[in-house]
Amino acid sequence: MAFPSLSAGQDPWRNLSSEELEKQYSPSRWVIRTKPEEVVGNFMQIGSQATQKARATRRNQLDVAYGDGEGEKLDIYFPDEDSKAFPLFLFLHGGYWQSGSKDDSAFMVNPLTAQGIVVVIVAYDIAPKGTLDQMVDQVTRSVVFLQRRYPSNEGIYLCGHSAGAHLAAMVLLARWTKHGVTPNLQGFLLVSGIYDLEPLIATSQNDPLHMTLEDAQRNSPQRRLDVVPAQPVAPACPVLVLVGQHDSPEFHRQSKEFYETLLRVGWKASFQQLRGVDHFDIIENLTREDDLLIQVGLTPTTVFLNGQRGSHSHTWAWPGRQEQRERLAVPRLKSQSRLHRRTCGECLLFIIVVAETVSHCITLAGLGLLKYRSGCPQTCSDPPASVSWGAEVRGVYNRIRLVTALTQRVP
Ligand SMILES: N[C@@H](CC(=O)c1ccccc1NC=O)C(=O)O
Repeated sequence: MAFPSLSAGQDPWRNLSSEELEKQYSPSRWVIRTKPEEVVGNFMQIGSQATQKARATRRNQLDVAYGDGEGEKLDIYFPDEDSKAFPLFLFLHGGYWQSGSKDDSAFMVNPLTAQGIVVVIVAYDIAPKGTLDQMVDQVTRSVVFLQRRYPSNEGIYLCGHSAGAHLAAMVLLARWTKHGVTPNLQGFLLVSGIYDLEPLIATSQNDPLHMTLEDAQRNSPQRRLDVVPAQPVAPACPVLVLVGQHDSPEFHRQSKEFYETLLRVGWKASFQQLRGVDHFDIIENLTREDDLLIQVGLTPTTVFLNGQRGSHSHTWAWPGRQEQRERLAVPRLKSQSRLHRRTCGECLLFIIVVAETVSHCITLAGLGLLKYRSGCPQTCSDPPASVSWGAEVRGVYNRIRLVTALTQRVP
């Protein structure tokens, strides 16, 4: 399975014809599993059904105002258990800053609330009502609002899709002192995003946005991070940059270059191209709650921390198909959580795993982030004195059926 090839050179998009540029920035035209003209409608329908289900089955607070503007509202969905300390997962929907709403974007609410995570779906004023600057300001204020509302949260994990990934990436540049509070940001999950807006100026996507060159540059995290590197909120706050195999080559290039820039300016970034998914089912799959991650035959698997094969690697055999979620959080994690509780008594183990579809016993399986709540005493002996660390889960699998993201808390 080949990924779209990336052109070399700086700003390769400048060499594209206007038709090709239009195509590169029309994600539905790269979908292979269904007709391009049906894909966006299906996506909205899946999102809307997931939202109806979430509202019917999960404790929630809808249309909570995070600002004075009419569009500055968010929906909060809670796990069953009542607690003041929980991780918060914020989702910023996509739609090229001109379509989509919180009312059809609660894809991941049921699976994540079932894991003890509070999920927040944020609305912002899409074009033509809102400008890019306003949208960036709104989503930044939504994070500030949530930090103030839930000061004892166990981490804010900001996830955005497509245009929403762009907005989430702009939050990396926020000057928190201006807002009087530094949110407890513990992770960014940027899915199929756009980080340099300049190529969009000449496409039809810009019709409702009326973005000028200055607007595009001011709102391009790719460019801004290079010029004024933001201070990472927490030195170890990880940023996952994900793109689907069937995203266009321009989307692949944008993700990869943004990931490289993040690393260059000091963020702890990871980059994954997810096999077998496109711009839309990369998010649609987040609705699945049973059979959450995988169905596997067997195999040896290795976890290695901080991307370093070797020093902290552990191997185990995958079990059969039963209890895959239980076992996914794997012997490795269980022994970590035991170890950790023994050493500090109050840590929270938090994992995000993204697995990839493979066939026939080959290849990379996924990537995980393991995080301990900040404030954890530095006494933990493994991983070495550190409050936060990342791990990659690699392996050889007979079969993995499902691509999704899982956020799991191990008590
Ligand atoms: N007209 C676009 C629609 C689109 O890009 C889109 C639709 C729903 C959610 C996210 C999208 N992309 C970026 O924000 C397309 O060609 O696919």
